[in-house]
Amino acid sequence: MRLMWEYTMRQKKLLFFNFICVFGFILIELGLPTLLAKMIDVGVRNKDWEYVKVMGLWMVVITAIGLTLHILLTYVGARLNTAIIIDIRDDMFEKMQGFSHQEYEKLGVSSLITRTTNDAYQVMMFLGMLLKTGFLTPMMFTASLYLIMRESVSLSKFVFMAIPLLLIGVIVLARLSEPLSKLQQKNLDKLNMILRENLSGLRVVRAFVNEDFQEKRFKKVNENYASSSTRLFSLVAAAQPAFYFLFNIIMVLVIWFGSKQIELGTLEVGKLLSFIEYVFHALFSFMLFASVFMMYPRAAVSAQRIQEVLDTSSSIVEPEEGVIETSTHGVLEFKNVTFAYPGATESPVIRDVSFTANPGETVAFIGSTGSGKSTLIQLIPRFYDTTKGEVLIDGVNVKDYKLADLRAKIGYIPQKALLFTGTIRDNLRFGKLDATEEDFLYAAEVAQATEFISQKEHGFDEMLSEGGSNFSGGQKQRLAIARAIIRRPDIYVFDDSFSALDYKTDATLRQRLKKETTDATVLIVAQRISTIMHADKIIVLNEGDVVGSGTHQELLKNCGIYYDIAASQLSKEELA
Ligand SMILES: Nc1ncnc2c1ncn2[C@@H]1O[C@H](COP(=O)(O)OP(=O)(O)OP(=O)(O)O)[C@@H](O)[C@H]1O
Repeated sequence: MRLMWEYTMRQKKLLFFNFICVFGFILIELGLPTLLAKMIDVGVRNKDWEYVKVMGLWMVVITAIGLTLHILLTYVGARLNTAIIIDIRDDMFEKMQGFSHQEYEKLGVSSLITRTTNDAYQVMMFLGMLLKTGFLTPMMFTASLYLIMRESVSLSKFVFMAIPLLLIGVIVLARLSEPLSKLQQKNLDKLNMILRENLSGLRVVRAFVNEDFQEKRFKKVNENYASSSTRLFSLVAAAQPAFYFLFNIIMVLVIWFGSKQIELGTLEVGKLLSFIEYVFHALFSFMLFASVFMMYPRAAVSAQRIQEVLDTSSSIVEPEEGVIETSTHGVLEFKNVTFAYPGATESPVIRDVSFTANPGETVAFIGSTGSGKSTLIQLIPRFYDTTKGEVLIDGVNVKDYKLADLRAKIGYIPQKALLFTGTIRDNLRFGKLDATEEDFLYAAEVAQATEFISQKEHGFDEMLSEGGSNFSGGQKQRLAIARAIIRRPDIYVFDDSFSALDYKTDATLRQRLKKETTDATVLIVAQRISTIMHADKIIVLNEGDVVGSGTHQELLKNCGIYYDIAASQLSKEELA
């Protein structure tokens, strides 16, 4: 409720207009039966046709004003709804941008998508309904009850008898629908997760002929979603006939006893007609309010899920004032660093790692898969914080920099070359927003991407489809490298970024990079010995421990694990 209140209150101006329209609409809706009663009881009864005509004209004018106000109410309501959902989604997006990997893993990417799209939509639908009818119905209900009493106290007892029954019904429905709403949103999360996995992994699904399996998986979750939705809607649907039944009983009683009173001369026909009209307004406004009330549990579940995102703080906390000036540029030091993934019960993924990398040096990391190489380098741009020990850049703990300043020092090339929908130029601009044409050409040349870019029909303006799926793995890797080069960082971090390149391109690229990075610190994670054998220092990792450190030649002599890796890739002559 806090979330809905907060976001609605941001739109005070529109709320005010909404209230004015509602108020005017009620005055008119409830004014009409009074005019009708007068028309019949004064005009028709006394055969004063001039009076009937005047009343009729007033009714037409008032109906036209009512219609205009209703249209305005719908318009203002739509403006309010859109303003609220835009604010919610913008705030969620901004919040999520600041999350560390830990929060993404905790909340789940698919769930975050559902929360931003469907949950925000549910809240919008509820607020839309509430703002349209939330003011209108209680006011209409109270005013109608007053008018009912005014017209006939004896007939009004039937309406008052029905109200407790209606109240109990609404409360029971709301109670029953809450757990079903929670279940429905959870099932939607699962549905989105499978859909997302299936679409992004379509090639794997097809290559392993797993379409049937995936279809069954999707069908099962889809059926669960359908079943929770059906139960929820059946509940709401069952309420409607029950309401109409009660409504009809009240009407029958009112007409029955009202006719008797007319016969006895204690009630006039016009008064009975306006009484019926007021009962209709009272009960329908109650019913409308009840339907908003019944939508509430579902919207509350969605609001809770949104609030959870907005209340989640990033585990990576920035200092108020970050360090800006440093005397060196690119000196990296790991001091007894130990790291365990947050929430993981297993032992640390890397243990007590210490090393230094200086500008102009290339430091490489090698080790079997899962030995902790990618984890280790992810601590440099602070994707995660160390569990123990410190990571220092230019003598300053990475925690003491503003994240933007820290990351501006680093050119990170991830294991999976992640590119975005847009042109090649747009993707390279991710590295440097104000990159010039010269920068594009230079970065492409260093990354050995000039040739394939020039072969594309539109050159740098060639469009990449989602995830860069219209480019080869090697081309994507080179664009990811160019994106880092264009930024000219102090520290380059290559996380197995040469794996999709052929040996020749790999060698040429590294040679060219060497010239480019004479003043920078270069860290390379690789599986191929040929990629790292010329590094100034090679660090060998095994199950999170550093088991060797030195040059290629030194390690061949001193480190059994390194020798085994090298022996599995190099010829006897190369090993000698
Ligand atoms: N987000 C995560 N949460 C929990 N554990 C993780 C996470 N990411 C990786 N791990 C675990 O950490 C260990 C090290 O993984 P890491 O990716 O650093 O290895 P790696 O040496 O880079 O492997 P590869 O060469 O296969 O890329 C593995 O046991 C892995 O299961």
